Amino acid sequence: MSSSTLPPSSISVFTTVASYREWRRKAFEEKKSVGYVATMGALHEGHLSLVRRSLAANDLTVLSIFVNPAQFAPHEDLATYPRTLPHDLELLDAMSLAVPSASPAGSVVRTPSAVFAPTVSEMYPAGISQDTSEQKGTFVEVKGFAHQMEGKSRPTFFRGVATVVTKLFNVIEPTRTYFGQKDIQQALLLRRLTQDLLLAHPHYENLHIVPTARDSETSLALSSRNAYLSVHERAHVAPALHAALQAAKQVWGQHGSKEECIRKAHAVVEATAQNCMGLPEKVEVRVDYIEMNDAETFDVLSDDVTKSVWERPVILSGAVWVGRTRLIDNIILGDARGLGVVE
Ligand SMILES: Nc1ncnc2c1ncn2[C@@H]1O[C@H](COP(=O)(O)OP(=O)(O)OP(=O)(O)O)[C@@H](O)[C@H]1O
Ligand SMILES: CC(C)(CO)[C@@H](O)C(=O)[O-]
Ligand code: BAL
Repeated sequence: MSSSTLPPSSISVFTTVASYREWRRKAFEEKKSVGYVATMGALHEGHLSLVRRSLAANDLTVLSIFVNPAQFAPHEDLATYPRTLPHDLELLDAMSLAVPSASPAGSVVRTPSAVFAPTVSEMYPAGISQDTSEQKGTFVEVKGFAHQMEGKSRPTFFRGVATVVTKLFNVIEPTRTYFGQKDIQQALLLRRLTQDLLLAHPHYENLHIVPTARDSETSLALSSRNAYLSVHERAHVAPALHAALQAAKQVWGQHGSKEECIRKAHAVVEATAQNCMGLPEKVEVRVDYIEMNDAETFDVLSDDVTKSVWERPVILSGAVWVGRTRLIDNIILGDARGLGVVE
């Protein structure tokens, strides 16, 4: 999209690496901190909660908006993924946060400063195929952390994410960065990448994980892909995933085994699926996975493990198909602060 078709905005929009770097150089010279939120656009309140965290802690806040082909398998929804840049900029333009300061007024008002919205060829000058067997050049893998949970269902996903985020960190050079708990495996894997690659911008301790923003009535995790849901699916079917995880959490709290927790979660989704059968709008509901993994190693917990013997934080996560939409969600059991999750 050319900049002439975008709404008037006080936010600088950079589409090239070179133009962004010029802006970043000035921020370095002025010793200003830069907070960074990586997105694929179609912004919603979940993204904005990350932006607010960044505004609160940094002089300047940058978002990237880039739908990364490398993280979509050939059969996935790259072509239909919602792209709403003008609306995204309107949402960002309307944001402001008063932050306490030493100024005579006692506070300063911060707003998002810049958006980096590159083309695919800007990010992948040598081209990019979604078919990994055809790819050539440099890719980033976080070994041992990309094959469980989401990685089991989407085997090439995290390679695509790790590669593009390494490139984005290299361009944006953030002081601090913010990722959502909704994509918990992604956030923890990127924290690990940042640590393993000895990055300074950002240092891994400055990669913060922000709790999942939810629909206030149904607790459905906000997600750009919710745009694919019908009104009925959104209100009555999609919330089953969070309800299932909550039910499993309750069983865990009562010292049930992992197997019992997972069985309970499946039963909640199954009950929703049964309810849908009798309705005029037929919706197929299918569990992709519901699992419990150690939050540091991502190892799958054994079936017989209970809360009494497992003292480390656990990721209770799942993915469910609601019609043609694949939704994910998770709850962390135990203390999440050591993982970089902010309160
Ligand atoms: N409900 C949410 N609460 C907190 N963070 C979120 C939420 N939804 C997305 N994010 C975070 O926003 C960042 C950008 O995510 P992305 O642009 O893929 O949006 P998304 O809603 O997760 O989209 P998708 O539907 O493709 O999963 C990620 O760090 C993601 O975890
Ligand atoms: C981190 C990310 C922007 C990489 O493309 C994407 O996976 C997302 O939006 O969560
Ligand atoms: N929010 C993660 C991006 C993806 O599913 O492709």
